[in-house]
Amino acid sequence: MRGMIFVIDVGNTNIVLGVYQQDQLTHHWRINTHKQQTEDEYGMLVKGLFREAGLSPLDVRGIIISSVVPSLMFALERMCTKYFKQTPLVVGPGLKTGLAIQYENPKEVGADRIVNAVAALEEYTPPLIIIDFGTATTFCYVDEKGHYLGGAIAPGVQISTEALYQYASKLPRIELKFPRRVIGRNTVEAMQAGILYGYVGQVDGIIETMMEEKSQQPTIIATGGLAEIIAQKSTYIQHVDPFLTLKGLYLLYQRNR
Ligand SMILES: Nc1ncnc2c1ncn2[C@@H]1O[C@H](COP(=O)(O)OP(=O)(O)OP(=O)(O)O)[C@@H](O)[C@H]1O
Ligand SMILES: CC(C)(CO)[C@@H](O)C(=O)NCCC(=O)O
Ligand SMILES: [K+]
Repeated sequence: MRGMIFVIDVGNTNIVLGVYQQDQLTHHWRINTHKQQTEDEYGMLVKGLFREAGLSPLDVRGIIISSVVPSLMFALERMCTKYFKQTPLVVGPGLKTGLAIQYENPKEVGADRIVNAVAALEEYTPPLIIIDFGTATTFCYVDEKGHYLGGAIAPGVQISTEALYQYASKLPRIELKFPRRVIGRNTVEAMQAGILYGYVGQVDGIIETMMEEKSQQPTIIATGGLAEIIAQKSTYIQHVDPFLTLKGLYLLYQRNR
């Protein structure tokens, strides 16, 4: 059945791919972002994922891509035309998002942040704060009128952890989970406490400061790898949606096809 919509979210660490059939996300995959990879390398990889899932690339009716890695756009667009016989929609100038972006320069906002806001607005009543725990942790504020105001960009949990390990000889690589206590009694516990409780404090602190600045009580939605873990201890995160970005891409596809 030639009815599949293929959605692709290109991040700095991972590319997340999804297939929608009859408005349902039926398949999703995560592959590493390799900034030098070619259209044929991505083509083989993606064809392999489709084959393994029993899907045919030629059953794809439409493709939409959001990317925050400009150097990969050429290879991915070529992959779509060569292996899927489709010209993809690309989130960016020219694509209708229905979102009023109040950044000084709207073109500067990461496509992933816009897509997240589109998805969140479909499900929740603004004002909203959307937090995405990816390579960077982004905080986006959508006001009561549904306008995208902007937000904050902080180093991601993985980047912070990596930096600690890289810069301090005696600090090991650790598993990112909450330790039994915040007063760690060994190096691993101490690092887990510093990173994860530190992160919860940062997240809640930024949310609080945004609420003060706007004098509003927004709904707080989180997505991305560590959303679930951080949300458990956060005072303010109310909803976790691991597929927010893919949902937003699918909505944008429907609005622009
Ligand atoms: N249960 C977990 N425990 C620890 N870390 C996790 C867990 N689940 C996900 N992660 C981390 O989150 C990351 C995935 O998060 P996400 O997909 O939001 O960001 P990313 O793909 O790394 O970033 P980007 O979207 O910028 O490429 C993984 O690389 C992993 O390090
Ligand atoms: C912040 C990241 C890296 C998060 O993926 C991405 O959204 C991005 O590159 N944004 C561009 C800068 C901005 O959004 O203001
Ligand atoms: K992501």
